Amino acid sequence: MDSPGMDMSMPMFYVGQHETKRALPVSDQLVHHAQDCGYDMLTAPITTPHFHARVLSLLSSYNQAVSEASLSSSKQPLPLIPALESVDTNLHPSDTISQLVTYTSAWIDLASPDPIIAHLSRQVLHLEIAFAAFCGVVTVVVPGPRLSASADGLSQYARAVKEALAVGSYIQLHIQMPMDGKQAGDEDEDLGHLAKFANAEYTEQQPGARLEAFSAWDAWNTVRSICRYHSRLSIALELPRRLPSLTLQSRWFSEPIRLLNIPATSFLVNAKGSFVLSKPHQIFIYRCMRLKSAPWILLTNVGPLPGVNDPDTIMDYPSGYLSPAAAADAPTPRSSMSPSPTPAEAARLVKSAGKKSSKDDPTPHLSYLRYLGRIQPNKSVIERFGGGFQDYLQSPLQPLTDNLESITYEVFEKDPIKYEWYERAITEALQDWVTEEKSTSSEDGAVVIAVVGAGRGPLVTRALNASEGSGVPVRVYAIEKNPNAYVLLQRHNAQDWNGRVTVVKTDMRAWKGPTLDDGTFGHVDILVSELLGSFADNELSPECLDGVQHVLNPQNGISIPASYTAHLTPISTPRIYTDLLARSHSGDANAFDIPWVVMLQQLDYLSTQPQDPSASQLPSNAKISQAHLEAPLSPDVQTAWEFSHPLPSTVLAQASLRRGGSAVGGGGGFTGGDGANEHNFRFSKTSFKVQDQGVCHGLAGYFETVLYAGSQGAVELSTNPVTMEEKSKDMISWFPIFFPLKNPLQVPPNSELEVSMWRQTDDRKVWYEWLVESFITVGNRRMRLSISDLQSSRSNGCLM
Ligand SMILES: C[S@@+](CC[C@H](N)C(=O)[O-])C[C@H]1O[C@@H](n2cnc3c(N)ncnc32)[C@H](O)[C@@H]1O
Repeated sequence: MDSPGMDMSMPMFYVGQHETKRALPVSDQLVHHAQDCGYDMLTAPITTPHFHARVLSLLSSYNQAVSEASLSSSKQPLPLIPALESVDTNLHPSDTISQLVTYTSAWIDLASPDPIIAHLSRQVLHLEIAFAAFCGVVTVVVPGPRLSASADGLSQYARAVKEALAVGSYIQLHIQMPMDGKQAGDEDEDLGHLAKFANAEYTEQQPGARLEAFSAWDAWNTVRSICRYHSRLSIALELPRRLPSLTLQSRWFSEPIRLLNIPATSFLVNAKGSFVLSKPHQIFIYRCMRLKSAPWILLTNVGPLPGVNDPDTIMDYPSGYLSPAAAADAPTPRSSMSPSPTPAEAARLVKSAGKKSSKDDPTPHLSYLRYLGRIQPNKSVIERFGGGFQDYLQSPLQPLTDNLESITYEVFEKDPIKYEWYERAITEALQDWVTEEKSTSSEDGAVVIAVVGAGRGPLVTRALNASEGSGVPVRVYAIEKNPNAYVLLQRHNAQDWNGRVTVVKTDMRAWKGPTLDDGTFGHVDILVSELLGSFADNELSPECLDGVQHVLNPQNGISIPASYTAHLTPISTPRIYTDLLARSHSGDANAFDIPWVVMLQQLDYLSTQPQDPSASQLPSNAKISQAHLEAPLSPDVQTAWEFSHPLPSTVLAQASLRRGGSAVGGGGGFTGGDGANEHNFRFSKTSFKVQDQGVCHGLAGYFETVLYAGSQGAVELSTNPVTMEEKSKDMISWFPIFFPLKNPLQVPPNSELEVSMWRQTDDRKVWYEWLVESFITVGNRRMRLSISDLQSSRSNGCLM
C-alpha cells in the first residue's frame, strides 16, 4: 500500500488580458491599471511595428541588391539585422516585468523553405528573446509553426526554438498552438508577414500540408521531441469556439499547457446578451485548472482595457458574483458547434456593441471567468486526499525489508473504504463458516483468525467487530515483524481489545502457528492480510503468504484476500517523462528502471474503449458544479496475471524440494537461486488497439483484489479506473504504478501496442521486466514498427 493528507483548497484562476494588436505601449502604469480592472497580468509584444518595418526594408534592399547585381542569392551574404534600437522595443527592465507575458513577433516564418526568410526569422527570434531575457522577462509566447505549410520546415522551426532556449536561460517558452489545428491566418491578414516574401522558387515546390485534427498536436510533438522534452518548453493553447473531439482534448490535457488562450470569438452569447463559454469549454478549463501546474488564462481580443485614457477611473473589481441572467448558459448547444457567431448571437452582439454586453460591467469576459472560478465543481475524495501529489514520483514502499513509520500507517488508516470492506469480507466469511458448518481449528469451536502483517492493528479491530456483528466467536492473533508497531499492538491489546488478542512479533514466514496448551502448534482458519502494492504483488504478498500458509487449516482454511490481479494500459505522459529525463540527467541512472508509484493525473490513455454516445461528463440536466473532471474516455485496461491463496499443497511441496538445490528439485532457477520461488514467476503478453496517433511513455499499472467471495457475492477492492467506481469508489490507499519507457514510442493511428511483462525472481529478490512493441497492419500484412528497450527493475528489486 502506498499513498499520502487532505487538500480542501480550490484552484485559483489567474487571468490576463491579451491584445494581438495592442495600441498602447505596456508601461508600469498600464500594468497597474489592468490590475485595477481585475486582471492578474498583461501581454506585451517584445518589439514594435518600427522594428517590423526595419526588417521589411532590410529584406527589400537585399532583394533589390541581388536583382540589380543579377546575382543568385547564394552568392550574396545573407542579410544581417542590426542590433535593436530604442524605437524597436517598448520593453524595459521594471518592477512589473514579471507580470508580463511577452510575445515574440507573429510575422516571422522560422520554418520557411526560403533560406533568406528562415534566416531573417531566426535572427528576429534571437534578438527578441535575448532582449526579453536581458530585461528579466520570464514568460515568452512564441507563435507556433505555420500548419498550412508543408511539415518540412518543422525541423527548422524546432531547431530555432532549441537555440532560443539556450539564449534565454531562465525564460519559459510557450509555443502557441491551436487546439483544433485551425490557425488564425496571421499571414493572410498581415501584409508584412515574412511568409509572403518567400521566393516562389521555394514555395512552388512545396506541397501544402493536409491538415488533420491532430496536425497541431503532431507539430508540437515534433518540436518538443527535437528539443528533448526541454523543461522550459511548454504550450500556450488556443481554445477554438468549438472544441475538438474528446480524444484530442485528452491529448492536449496531457501536454504541458501553461497558458490557455481564450479568444473573444470563442465566447457564446446567452439570451440576456452576456458572454459565456460552452459546457465543454467549462469542463476542459476546470480539468486544466486541477493540474498541479495549472495554466494561466489569457482573454484574447476581448476589447481594450476599459478606462485606459482615464487612469483615475474607479473600476468595479470583478468579484465572480454575476446576475443570474449573466451567469446563465447559452441556450443551445448548437451555437457552440458553429465556428462563428450564429445570426441570433450576431444580432445581440450588434445591439450590445459599445456597452460590452452589460453596461454595468466594463470587463464582462473577465467577470465570467471569475464567476467560473467561484463555482468550480467540488473536489473528489481522491483529489482532496492526494492534493499536491499529482504526478509526483514516489519509490514503492518495501514494508517487508523496511520498517514503516507510525505516520505512514496513520496515512493508510485514513482510508474511508478499505477497512470497511475488509470488515464486510470477514463478517461474510464468518457467517458462511457457520452456515456451512465447517469445523474450526480451536477446541472450543471459535474461528481462529490471524491478521498477518497487522501494522498498528486496524484489521485486528475490524476482525473483532466482524465477530461481534456476526455473532460468531473468534480467537484472534496479530502477527507483525515491525518491532515498533509491535509495541503499539501490545498497547492496543491492553487498552482497546481487552486482552482478547494474542500479539506475536515475528516474520510471518517463521511463525509456527498458535501455541496450544500442550506446547504444540495449531492451525489458523482465516488468514487476514493486506500486503498489496500498487501492482498487486509488488510488495511481495505472494512470497509472504506462501511462507505462512503452513499454519492454515488444511481442510477449510481461507485467505482474505482470496486473490489479486495486476492490470495495465499504455499511456502518454509527457510530464512524467520530462521529470524522469531530468532525473536521469542529474545522476539517477536508474530513473527509467523503477516502477514508480504515482498519482497519475496529467495523462492520456492511448487505448480507449469505444465511446458510449450517451455517456457525458455532465448529464444535460446537471449543473456544471456536478461535472466529472476525470479522464473523459475509459481506458482499455487488461489483466497481466493473477495470484490466489491458499496455493495447492503440491505447488508448495515442489517449491520446498527445490529449496536447497537437491537433484530432485531440478536444475536451479532461470535467473539465479534454486528456483524455489519460481512458482511466483509470471509472464503476460497483452495487446492494445490504438485509435489515434500518439506517443507511448510507459505503462500505467493497477490492481484488483477479491477479498472474499462467498454466498453473498464478492467483496472486492480495485484501483483499476474502469472498475474502481463500481468496486471500491473513494478508496485512497493506493496510487497507480508507472513502468516508464526510456525511449518513447511514436505510435501511428489505427495501430497496436503489444506489452510483454515479466515478474522475475531469483529466490532472494523479485523484480519486473517490460517491453513494448508497436504494430500496424497494412492490407493483410502486420508489420512491427518499433520496439522499446527490454527494461528491468532488477537493480531496484524487492528483497524477499
Ligand atoms: C501495508 S502494511 C498493512 C498494515 C495493516 N494491516 C493495515 O492494513 O493498516 C503491511 C504490514 O505488514 C508487515 N509485514 C510485511 N511483511 C511481513 C512479514 N513477512 N511478516 C510480518 N509482517 C510483515 C509490515 O511491517 C506492515 O506492518
